[in-house]
Amino acid sequence: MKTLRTSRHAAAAYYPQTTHVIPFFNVLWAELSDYDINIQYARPAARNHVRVASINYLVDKPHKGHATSWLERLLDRAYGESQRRKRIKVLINPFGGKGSAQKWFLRDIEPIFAAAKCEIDVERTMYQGHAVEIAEKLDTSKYDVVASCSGDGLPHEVFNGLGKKADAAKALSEVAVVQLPCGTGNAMSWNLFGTDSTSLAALSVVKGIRTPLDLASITQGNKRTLSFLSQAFGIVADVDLGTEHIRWMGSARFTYGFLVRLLRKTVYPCELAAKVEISSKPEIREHYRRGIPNHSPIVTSHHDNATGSSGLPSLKYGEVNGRQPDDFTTIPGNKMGNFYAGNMALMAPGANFFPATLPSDGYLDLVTVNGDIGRLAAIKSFLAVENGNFFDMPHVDYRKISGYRIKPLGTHGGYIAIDGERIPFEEFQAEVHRGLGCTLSRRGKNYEADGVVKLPTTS
Ligand SMILES: Nc1ncnc2c1ncn2[C@@H]1O[C@H](COP(=O)(O)OP(=O)(O)OP(=O)(O)O)[C@@H](O)[C@H]1O
Repeated sequence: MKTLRTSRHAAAAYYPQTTHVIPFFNVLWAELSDYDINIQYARPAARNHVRVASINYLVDKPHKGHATSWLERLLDRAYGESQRRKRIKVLINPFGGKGSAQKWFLRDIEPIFAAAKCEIDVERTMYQGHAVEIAEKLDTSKYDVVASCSGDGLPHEVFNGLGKKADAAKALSEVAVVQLPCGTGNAMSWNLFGTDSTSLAALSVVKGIRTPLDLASITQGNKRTLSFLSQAFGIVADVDLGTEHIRWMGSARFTYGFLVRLLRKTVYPCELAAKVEISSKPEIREHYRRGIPNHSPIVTSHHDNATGSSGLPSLKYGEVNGRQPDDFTTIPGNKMGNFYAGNMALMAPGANFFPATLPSDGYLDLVTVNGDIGRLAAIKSFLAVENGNFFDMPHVDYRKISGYRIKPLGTHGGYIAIDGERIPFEEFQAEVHRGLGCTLSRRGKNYEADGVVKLPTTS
């Protein structure tokens, strides 16, 4: 049963509609006072928005014992394996969402957390990189979740701040990092909660299930950072970061940027080598099938990360400055058009570049497409991202990898994006740490995106 049906006996005369259907997922809290039961829930207020509502029922004294056990059962059904009364550190980027993040927090998010009896502690980020410092100093014993009212930039900083702690691996696995979508890029919320609605994301945090998340270490020069979402070089990074001058176009700048580059057959030469774990599309499909709910899980333990001196797991493939591991195989990069490594499926709404990703299978999904393919094939591949056929396009190479090294060649001043943020246009190396991080998701196992195998329906 997915819903709660209740009747207003006493008030029936005043309410023509006497039955309320409330999905268990929307029940935020329920309690008994001296004389009544009070149920707080998230009521749909528009197609993409919920608002806190409540309903009360009088309870006669002799029935209080029954009511108490009924309420406990209701909360069991409403929360399932999700933790109740989460302790949440909320970070607000005051510039997120063109300056609306604070307003959206007060209007859409805080009332839902309050109704669900979550403990919250709110802090505004004051400058770039502030979230790294906050997360580094966070007393992780006091919080279950760090939730950023922002785009994807703040969660990236939070993972990296936790990664700077002396006990980084422990902190990263204990504190769930989530996003309350208030930025321009809200990929994290789309993947984990299936929405960019602030109120629906808040409800998903309340009901979210702890989910181990792979993180990748990126070494460049002497720096090591963590990536939770993606690494891009080639057309995607170029369009994402290199079209700022035509921001006035709104989201059309991406379509325009892609088309111009595809028609010019732009190539982004590089040297590339990777530790390829699964290289054929049928095998990737089978791997995905085994990883989705109701099938035996691929991940049994998410802690195969022996920590090094920094508190983060030691790097089994070493750093970019060291020798390239012998088991890395060369992937031709002289005609690279798109190098895109992803840890989540959707990079934007409708942009399901990585339909075979799983949160903690220990692999990055690597997409490579040559830049010199015919214009028609290139445009078909581009359109296939939105219509869900991208994975099967013949020009799209798709691999599961556990590490890689890439060296951009040619033009200085090109673009490399890690989780959407620009890094220097220099060689770097990446290595996946299986389930090093933790987040919350609606299903506890896979992303809110169409996969390469149809999912069984979940209750
Ligand atoms: N008070 C602040 N002043 C300046 N920069 C900030 C402040 N708070 C956060 N930032 C920076 O803003 C950047 C963007 O963060 P955010 O997570 O909102 O991602 P975004 O999707 O790029 O959002 P948007 O484009 O809406 O700003 C991050 O680099 C972060 O360090």
